Amino acid sequence: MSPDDVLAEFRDAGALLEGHFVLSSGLHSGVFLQKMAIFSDPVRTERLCRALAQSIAERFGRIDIVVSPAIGGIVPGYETARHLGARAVFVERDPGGPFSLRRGFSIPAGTRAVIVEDIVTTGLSARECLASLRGEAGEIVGAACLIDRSGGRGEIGLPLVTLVTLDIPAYPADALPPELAALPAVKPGSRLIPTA
Ligand SMILES: O=P(O)(O)OC[C@H]1O[C@H](OP(=O)(O)OP(=O)(O)O)[C@H](O)[C@@H]1O
Ligand SMILES: O=C(O)c1cc(=O)[nH]c(=O)[nH]1
Ligand SMILES: [Mg+2]
Repeated sequence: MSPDDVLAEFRDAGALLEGHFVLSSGLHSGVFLQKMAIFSDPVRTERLCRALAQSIAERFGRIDIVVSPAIGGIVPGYETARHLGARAVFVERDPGGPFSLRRGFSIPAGTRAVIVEDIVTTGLSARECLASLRGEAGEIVGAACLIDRSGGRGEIGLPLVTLVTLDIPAYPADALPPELAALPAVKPGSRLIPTA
């Protein structure tokens, strides 16, 4: 699947939104990739995650477990795991707190795991996911996402494979361009961001 094919899936699903968005990192952007417009369509999700699984297998070899940060990572993590012949687990937060593996999930000794994210903007959520797995005995060999919107600058602490790299501007709250500041801001994701 080419980068253009991937972007066409997002465009055709109505997942490319314009407005004023507060992102998980606290940065603001005029563009939001509404991944749930993809994940609510099993056929589109299957196409994208099949391609992601292929890239993961080519780059990292055998994968036993896919681990994803909730909520956005759960559906693509499961579908990508299905194509890899792997198990799918996820980390989740107490409201406002750090990620942790619960529900009896683990990364046992001798297993090879990959983190699967939906979108990478700064890499913060994938880094937090990795940090939450520090006590697990298995090996976290890499990370993957459908779209890396960081221009390749997202830092995860693992090699990252992606179907598409975009460089979409994002701004600190005190450095908004006037056309963005003029629009009301919405915060679509599940991370609680404290407001001043
Ligand atoms: O690379 P980052 O700067 O961390 O941004 C990307 C993250 O933001 C979104 O999650 P969000 O915390 O908004 O919640 P969600 O998964 O529930 O959508 C998305 O699912 C990624 O996890
Ligand atoms: O950085 C984010 O929070 C983010 C960006 C984006 O385009 N889509 C998304 O779901 N989250
Ligand atoms: Mg997320």
